[in-house]
Amino acid sequence: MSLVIGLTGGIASGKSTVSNMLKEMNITVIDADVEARLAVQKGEPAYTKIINVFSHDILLPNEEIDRQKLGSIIFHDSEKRQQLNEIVHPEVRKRMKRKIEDANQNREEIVVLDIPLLFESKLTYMVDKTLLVYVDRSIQLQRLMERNNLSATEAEARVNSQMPLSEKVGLADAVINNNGSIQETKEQLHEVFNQWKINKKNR
Ligand SMILES: CC(C)(COP(=O)(O)OP(=O)(O)OC[C@H]1O[C@@H](n2cnc3c(N)ncnc32)[C@H](O)[C@@H]1O)[C@@H](O)C(=O)NCCC(=O)NCCS
Ligand SMILES: Nc1ncnc2c1ncn2[C@@H]1O[C@H](COP(=O)(O)OP(=O)(O)OP(=O)(O)O)[C@@H](O)[C@H]1O
Repeated sequence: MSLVIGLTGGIASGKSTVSNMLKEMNITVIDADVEARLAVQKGEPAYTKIINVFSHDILLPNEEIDRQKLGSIIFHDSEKRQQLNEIVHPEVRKRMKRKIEDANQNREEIVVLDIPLLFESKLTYMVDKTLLVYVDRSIQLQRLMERNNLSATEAEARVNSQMPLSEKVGLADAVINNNGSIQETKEQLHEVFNQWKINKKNR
């Protein structure tokens, strides 16, 4: 069986940055955001359910979901967010489980699940170890505003829709502090792997 590592953090905390480092080590990374995007494409069961709840107003002219519009609704309304989560999350779990099975069949030693809402959605049962990418809230907001070209209000709404990273620190098996440089983050990742005695060939 593959060792399953749950990589988590918050929005713009640096999960993709760390997951790219893992991919460079030839480790398979299953990204919940990617699976969530696939699960809501036109023709998928979640697509119809989303329209039933949010109406045709959230569609683009090409009939795909307007993610910006849906985001502007759910990041400001916890009830609507809950409704969307109830539609999308079971599909994401199914898709990730299938991919873990593939990794097992391919006899991969390690597989990483990149799940932003690992703790919020109580998905730790799916993984053997949890690795948190932490940043201070002020840096998180700054990087989010820059990356997504968001106002402070929009960035805060997104950050506030998740469990504070300071709380997640107490729940994770290991923490990488991503306040510093990318190189410092890489060094911490290798340190965690040493602690966990992960030293796969080619690494
Ligand atoms: C609201 C949507 C349409 C916005 O799409 P958009 O392309 O702008 O953002 P993207 O999907 O890349 O998500 C960016 C980040 O937002 C955060 N986020 C997304 N959904 C949620 C949510 N329901 N609650 C809290 N944070 C969330 C995560 O940190 C994620 O990494 C989209 O995020 C979505 O469908 N969310 C519901 C599914 C979900 O929970 N996905 C997160 C992982 S399963
Ligand atoms: N150590 C760092 N120093 C400077 N910038 C960084 C650092 N780590 C990440 N960034 C930048 O911060 C932004 C967020 O990082 P990243 O995309 O890795 O976060 P994420 O957790 O995957 O976000 P999301 O889940 O929202 O997609 C990106 O623009 C990235 O280039």
